[in-house]
Formats: sequence, C-alpha cells, structure tokens
Amino acid sequence: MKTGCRIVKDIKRPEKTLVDQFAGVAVANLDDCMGRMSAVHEDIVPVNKTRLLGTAFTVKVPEGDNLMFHAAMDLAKPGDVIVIDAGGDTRRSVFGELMVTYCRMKGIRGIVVDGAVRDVDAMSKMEDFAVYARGVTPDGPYKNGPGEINTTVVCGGRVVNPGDIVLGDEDGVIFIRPEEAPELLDKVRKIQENERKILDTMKKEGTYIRPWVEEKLRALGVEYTDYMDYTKC
Ligand SMILES: O=C([O-])CC(=O)C(=O)O
Ligand SMILES: [Mg+2]
Repeated sequence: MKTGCRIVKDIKRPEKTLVDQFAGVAVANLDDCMGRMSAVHEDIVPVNKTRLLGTAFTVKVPEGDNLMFHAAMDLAKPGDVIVIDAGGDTRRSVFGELMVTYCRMKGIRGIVVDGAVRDVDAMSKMEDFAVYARGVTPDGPYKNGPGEINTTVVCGGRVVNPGDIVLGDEDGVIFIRPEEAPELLDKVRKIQENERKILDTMKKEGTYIRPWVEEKLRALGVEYTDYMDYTKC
C-alpha cells in the first residue's frame, strides 16, 4: 500500500451493544483503569460540552490540509467518530461549520482533531455533536492532500486504530481497544461504585477515609514538627 496516500474504505467496528456500555462512564475513571496515562494530552480540549461515544474512523492529513477529511466524510458511517491526525499543527484549521454540519447529518457522533478548527461559535452551540481540538484559528485549510484514511494514527499523543471505541467528556478523550473493552468495563464499574461510596460517606459522616496516606508518610519517614519559627530559616 502507498504509505502517506492511501484509503481503506471500510473497517471492522465493535458491536454497538459493547460500545453503548461506555455511555455515562467518566473518562477520568476509565483512565484510572488504563494506567492513568492513556487519555489524550491536555491540550486537546472540548469545543462544546457534548459527550462523545462511538468508534474511530481515522484520518491522517498534512498540516493545514483537509482533502482526506472530505473523502472520509463520504465513507464514514453512523456511529463513527472521525479522529484526525493533523500532526498537532494549529497554524491552520482543518475543518469548520460546513463539514461539521455534514458529518452531523450523516449520523457521525463527533470529531477529535490533533490540529485546529474554525467556526467555533456554531460548534459550541451543537448539543448532539462533540468536537475536540488542539486549537482554533480562522485561517482555513488547503485541499491538496495527500493523506490516509483508516490507518493507525496518533492523536493527542495516543495511538488510535480504526474501530477503537472513542469516549469523550469535559475532561478529554480516551481510545479503547475493543478486545480490552469488557475487562475495562468491569474495572471501571468497580471504580465508579467505590467513588459513590466514598462520596456518600463524606456527605454522611464528613470523613474521607484514606489509611494509605498515613502508611505512605510512615514509609517515607516524614518528620513532624509542631511549630516552626520561619524567621530562623
Ligand atoms: O472551508 C473549509 O474547508 C472548512 C470550513 O471552514 C468549514 O467546513 O466550514
Ligand atoms: Mg467555514
């Protein structure tokens, strides 16, 4: 295949019943199950407050060019999330209101771009279509290519394969390998349940029980002092 200029027209998508089980799961809780180091980097931020859930349909474009994204919009299917690797460049936007409106009409759930967008006023008002981006600039995209569709890409410092489950909320975005999804769901449900219990106890008893804090301090051999005279430091 022609690296840098290739289109994979269709992909294997996970069962919708599997994807749907992530609805309402917090990205932070899921990231806790994935080493606390698996969400996209902090500079990929939500343009609106819409939650995101779907399967990755990946696009790789040269900085500031959207030819392959135009081609991808026609190939993507309802339930997909378009994940664009624009090389992290924010000097030129990769899409705006027109492309977002078309994607939304096609049942695409949202777009995550490691690059910039424009027309954010319109996007910020969309309640059923999520957009995440690294930057905003009115300078628009060229349309010359090359690029790739449905190959492995990098977005926000994370590797994304076509068909990965994409979950996004106000904290950020995370990509889930479908084969790991059932185990992650078990783990994240336990975390959610545990956090609910902690919050209940906090509200009822005003306590936040964390025996590990004392244990770690002891292991560190921390020195306690009742009072310090800072004028003598
Ligand atoms: O002009 C473009 O290619 C991007 C754009 O602003 C839009 O999609 O509205
Ligand atoms: Mg526009």
